[in-house]
Amino acid sequence: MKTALTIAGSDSGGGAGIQADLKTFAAFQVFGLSAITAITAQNTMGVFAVQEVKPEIIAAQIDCLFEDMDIDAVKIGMVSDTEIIKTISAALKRNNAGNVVLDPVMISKSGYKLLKPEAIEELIRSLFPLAGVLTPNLVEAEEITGQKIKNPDDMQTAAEKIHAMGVKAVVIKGGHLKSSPVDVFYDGSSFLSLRGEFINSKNTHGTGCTFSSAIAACLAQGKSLPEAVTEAKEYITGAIQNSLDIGKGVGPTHHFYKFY
Ligand SMILES: Nc1ncnc2c1ncn2[C@@H]1O[C@H](COP(=O)(O)OP(=O)(O)OP(=O)(O)O)[C@@H](O)[C@H]1O
Ligand SMILES: Cc1ncc(COP(=O)(O)O)c(N)n1
Repeated sequence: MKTALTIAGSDSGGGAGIQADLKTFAAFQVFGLSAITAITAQNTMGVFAVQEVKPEIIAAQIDCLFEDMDIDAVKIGMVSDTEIIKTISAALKRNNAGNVVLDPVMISKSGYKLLKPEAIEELIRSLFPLAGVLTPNLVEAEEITGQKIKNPDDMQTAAEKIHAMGVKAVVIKGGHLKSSPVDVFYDGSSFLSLRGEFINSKNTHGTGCTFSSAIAACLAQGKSLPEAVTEAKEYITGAIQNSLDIGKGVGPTHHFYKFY
């Protein structure tokens, strides 16, 4: 069985973070591994407290997994601060990690800062060069490029800018677009538009985490990057279409809609 590692924060509410990532890996029948960067006290209404994990414990989680197993893909989510970013970068380099999907998580849907703003520069410096693909949403892509993004044309310009910053490929997610949610993929040579119908659901907690983990699962299975992003888009669309009315706020997507 293929394996995928998620390096991310824990969401006690189970809709985003490590929990969403592991459920997604399982849905793709990929064996999931985890290195927890932070523990959040979180539910469908918001994030109430965060405890970052000590950098040496994060490094120990990553190192012991690579020592023991072949890891076919890595997904990175919430990384909190500069020290944690440096730790992850060094650990991935010394373990020669491949198929790295970097989701530059900055702010939760409920508005909580999951990355310290001063850490964005370090994220670009130490993790962008390791990423096989970066998956920012519109707000994150605006933050990274310093440009406003309002439509698919702006997304293409931003994708070129981000590619020039040293990532091999990028998918800018259009879930926050006013029109239908098209995602724009660019690998330095060609663009791919991942089109989707707008699904009118309030339960979209963890859509970004789920999408990036689905890409990692597909890469672990040996699919090409264009195949992986296309399949991940189909999967997240189904997961939102079948999303779950759990909790009083923004509920989770249904990771196992193909099974039950
Ligand atoms: N209402 C929706 N209808 C259809 N597709 C959607 C909808 N919302 C998000 N998506 C899709 O879900 C994926 C994740 O995009 P989104 O822009 O929501 O990421 P995100 O903001 O990082 O998510 P989050 O931070 O909530 O985890 C993309 O493929 C996007 O097009
Ligand atoms: C641990 C963790 N990682 C990522 C997110 C982003 O997900 P969302 O934007 O849906 O709140 C989150 N809320 N918590």
